[in-house]
Amino acid sequence: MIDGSQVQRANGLIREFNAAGVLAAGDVHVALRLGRLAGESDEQVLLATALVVRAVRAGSVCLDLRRMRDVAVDGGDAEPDRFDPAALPWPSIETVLAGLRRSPLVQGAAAGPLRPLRLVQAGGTDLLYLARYHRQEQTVRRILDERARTAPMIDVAAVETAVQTLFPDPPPDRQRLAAVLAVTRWTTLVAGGPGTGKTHTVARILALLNTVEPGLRIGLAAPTGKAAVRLQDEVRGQAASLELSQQLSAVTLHRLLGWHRGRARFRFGAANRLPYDVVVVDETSMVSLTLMCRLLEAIRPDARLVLVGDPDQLASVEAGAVLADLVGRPLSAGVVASADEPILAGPAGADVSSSAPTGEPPLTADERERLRGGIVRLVRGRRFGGAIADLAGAIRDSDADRTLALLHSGDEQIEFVPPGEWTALRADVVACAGRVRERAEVGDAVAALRELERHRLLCAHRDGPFGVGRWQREALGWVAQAQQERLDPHGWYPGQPLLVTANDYESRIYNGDTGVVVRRDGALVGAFQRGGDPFVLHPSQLPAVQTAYAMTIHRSQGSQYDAVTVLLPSTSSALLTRELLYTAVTRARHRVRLLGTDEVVRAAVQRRAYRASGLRWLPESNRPAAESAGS
Ligand SMILES: Nc1ncnc2c1ncn2[C@@H]1O[C@H](COP(=O)(O)OP(=O)(O)OP(=O)(O)O)[C@@H](O)[C@H]1O
Repeated sequence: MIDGSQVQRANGLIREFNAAGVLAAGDVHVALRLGRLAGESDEQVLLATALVVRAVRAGSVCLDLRRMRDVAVDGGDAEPDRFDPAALPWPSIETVLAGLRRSPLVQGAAAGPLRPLRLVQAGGTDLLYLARYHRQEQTVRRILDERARTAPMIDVAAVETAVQTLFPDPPPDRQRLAAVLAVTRWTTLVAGGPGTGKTHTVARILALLNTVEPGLRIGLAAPTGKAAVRLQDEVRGQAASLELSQQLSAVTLHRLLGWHRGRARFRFGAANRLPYDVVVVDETSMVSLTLMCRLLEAIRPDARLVLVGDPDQLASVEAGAVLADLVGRPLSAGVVASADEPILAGPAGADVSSSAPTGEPPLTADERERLRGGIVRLVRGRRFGGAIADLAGAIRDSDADRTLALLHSGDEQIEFVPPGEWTALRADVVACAGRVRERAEVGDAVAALRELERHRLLCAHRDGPFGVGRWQREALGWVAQAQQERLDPHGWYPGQPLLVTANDYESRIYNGDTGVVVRRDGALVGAFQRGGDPFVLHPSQLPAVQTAYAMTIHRSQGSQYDAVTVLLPSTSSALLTRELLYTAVTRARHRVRLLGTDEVVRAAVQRRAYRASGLRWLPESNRPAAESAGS
């Protein structure tokens, strides 16, 4: 978010871009400081330096110089149409490139070791990196390519037998392919939308490994505490039927890597590898480049890594969309021919090129190619069918006409109403809060939590007319009026929906957890979902929490609700993208309601959350002429 403040010391272009709100004060300060240290005063180079800092802040790993003008300035919908970036005096890319190629910031300064920028050609464009992110990207690429050059030794016959037992569906069953890859490769990527059976497959992958190589040490992790709890609950839920240990636990990636408050570095890394033989990471779409780099450095080369997630969802808050990049990148030339080819093909005579009777579509040539790289995408929805899955598919395929046709189809699972039409939303919020309250009053935490999942109000922004802040107040007012009581969002009352905003490892409460206040033995307690039994805490023990009748789509990632209402922002919102709409719609199990216009939906479906990175292109070593001077 632009902080709006202006830097007095800035001159020339950088000052103008700062005044227009494209550059935040922090972007300008970093660029000016680096320029001073390296002896660089070219205003176009300094502008590019500030823009790369800005790009990282906005989630990109680098600045795509050919798209540097594609800046969106977002006032959280509060100040749409604040300014037109096209009106700024943008320098030509050729001038910027020429300046960068001779700049001490890229070439290195004679005075010292400082070389904070890297300039790289990839994918037909020029990418400008802060050196740190370039290093991390190179590390991720190098380690993954090294891991793809060898494969675990396996007993093919034993794997084949175990696979048949655990995956009885006829080929082509992509869950089965995922499991075969996970056993026969050091690195496997299992992609798939919600309800395609990713977690189901993870549990079976662990069972398969347990059968063919008993005694492997398993590490389960996810980027957030909430996602880790969910992974653990779901794996444990299947443990008994799969003869897996009930003791398997999942932790956050930070915990897995040995993060400690006050310590700058993780305990585990290249010099002190993780003790696990298998590491499974769920919700990998939320993993940033920096964290992926640390994870790969910490994993032993002879340990299996299974990365699971939905590459079409919103990416991590920090820089990088690593999962989407890895799923989409061309295969490295060095991929080993693995012993899994016959098992991947299925039983002798199996036909993987036509649909299975289960409805599983045939494997495409591209999918077969990706399997060689250890990548599989689960495509068959196992949870919700029908209109919501179709809608999610249309959004994912960027098909605005089909998306709008589905929204206007009158299907009972989908409601599409104008922005100001919130009568039905109000009725849902009030009804849901009433049922939660009823259960909370009698101390039934399980039922109160279940009722809380019946409906969720989601917003793109935190602030502004379509933001969580406003709609939280609005919903609280509706509920208070319906319950004929003054509800204090800063106190405690039965039925109060809670959202945790910080991790508290001691209390086992994590950022993003949702819970509810219930009455127990005359006192009020906060209840949070943990497997079958809710986890109950006295309010005074709760870390940072908010009353949450509404939440951002970002925060809802990794959760699903029976019904979801999504308040779409205006077309001028920088957050309005295909990934945002897809993530919002796929939070719904049975019913989704969108408040917005055709124009807004069309804009969302056609706009990608662009995250510049070099990871999705061929390695630079394969493109000898590609790298520009100084990189
Ligand atoms: N092969 C299968 N046979 C029977 N049931 C399955 C199979 N695969 C998945 N399921 C069921 O489908 C539902 C969705 O599966 P699962 O939770 O594993 O999906 P997911 O991709 O992890 O979803 P999410 O992304 O929402 O976590 C679960 O109830 C699961 O038990």
